[in-house]
Amino acid sequence: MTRIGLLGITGRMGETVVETAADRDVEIVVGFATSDVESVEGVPVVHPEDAAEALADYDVDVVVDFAVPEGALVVAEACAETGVPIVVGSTGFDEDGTARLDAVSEDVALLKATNFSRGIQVLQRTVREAVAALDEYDLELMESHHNGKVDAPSGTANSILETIREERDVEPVYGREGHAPRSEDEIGVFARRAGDIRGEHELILAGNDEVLSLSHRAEDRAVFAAGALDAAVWLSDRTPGRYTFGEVIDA
Ligand SMILES: NC(=O)C1=CN([C@@H]2O[C@H](COP(=O)(O)OP(=O)(O)OC[C@H]3O[C@@H](n4cnc5c(N)ncnc54)[C@H](OP(=O)(O)O)[C@@H]3O)[C@@H](O)[C@H]2O)C=CC1
Ligand SMILES: O=C(O)C1=N[C@H](C(=O)O)C[C@H](O)C1
Repeated sequence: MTRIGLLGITGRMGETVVETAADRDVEIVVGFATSDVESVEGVPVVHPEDAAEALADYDVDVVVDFAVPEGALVVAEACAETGVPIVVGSTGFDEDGTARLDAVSEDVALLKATNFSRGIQVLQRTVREAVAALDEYDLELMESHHNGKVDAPSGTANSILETIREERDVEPVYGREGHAPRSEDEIGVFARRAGDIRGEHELILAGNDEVLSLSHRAEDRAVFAAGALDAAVWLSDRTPGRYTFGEVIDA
């Protein structure tokens, strides 16, 4: 039974991780959040600033994070201090945050993924192949999420963009507007926020009188929770370093 500390336990993903954990060989032994809540579904909740002490007190094997970069960094640094691996699911890290996560991974195993669905991993591989093969086609990237999402574009859209830019020298144009012709080397990137859309991503490649559309739609947050818990179990006995969700799937 893997003992898990859950950062963001009071949030949308936190709630789903607690539900998903109930059917698995894992136990959520402590949660972290800043709001004044004593427990969630019987799991004690601790402020992130007290994480180092709580990780030891509750004998945590691995932390799972779905929160905000600021909180993830505080808890990741507590993990580094106490030798506890961490799965990072929060999105929206800036350069400084990314460097701080790199530093954490010198002390403990760290696995960060912007999307814990298996389908997105396959989409990423397909995107790489399509962009390389159709090297003169126009590219446009779209994502849609629920109205509570605070970062845009989504972490997944940024990861897809990174994959594309490893294959082709394109310049992102975010939420295009105004009066100017499209340049050959631009990629439009669009974010929509509405209702409770769980997460949709689409890349179109257009040219030569055809349009190839590569898309993914998450239908339930449980897909992300299940992937993150699989990653947590896999990571719990790894040595310090940076790991990817692709390694979990391929294992
Ligand atoms: N990688 C993936 O597969 C996925 C990633 N995500 C990402 O997970 C994150 C959370 O998403 P979601 O659950 O919808 O968001 P919510 O807004 O519903 O939840 C955010 C959580 O973070 C906590 N939080 C807020 N501020 C802080 C802080 N300063 N320190 C510690 N905790 C804090 C909140 O609790 P409180 O206010 O009590 O502190 C709450 O528990 C987002 O970055 C999202 O993009 C989401 C789905 C899948
Ligand atoms: O906030 C969300 O909900 C999601 N966030 C992740 C992202 O930013 O890509 C993953 C998923 O799309 C859901």
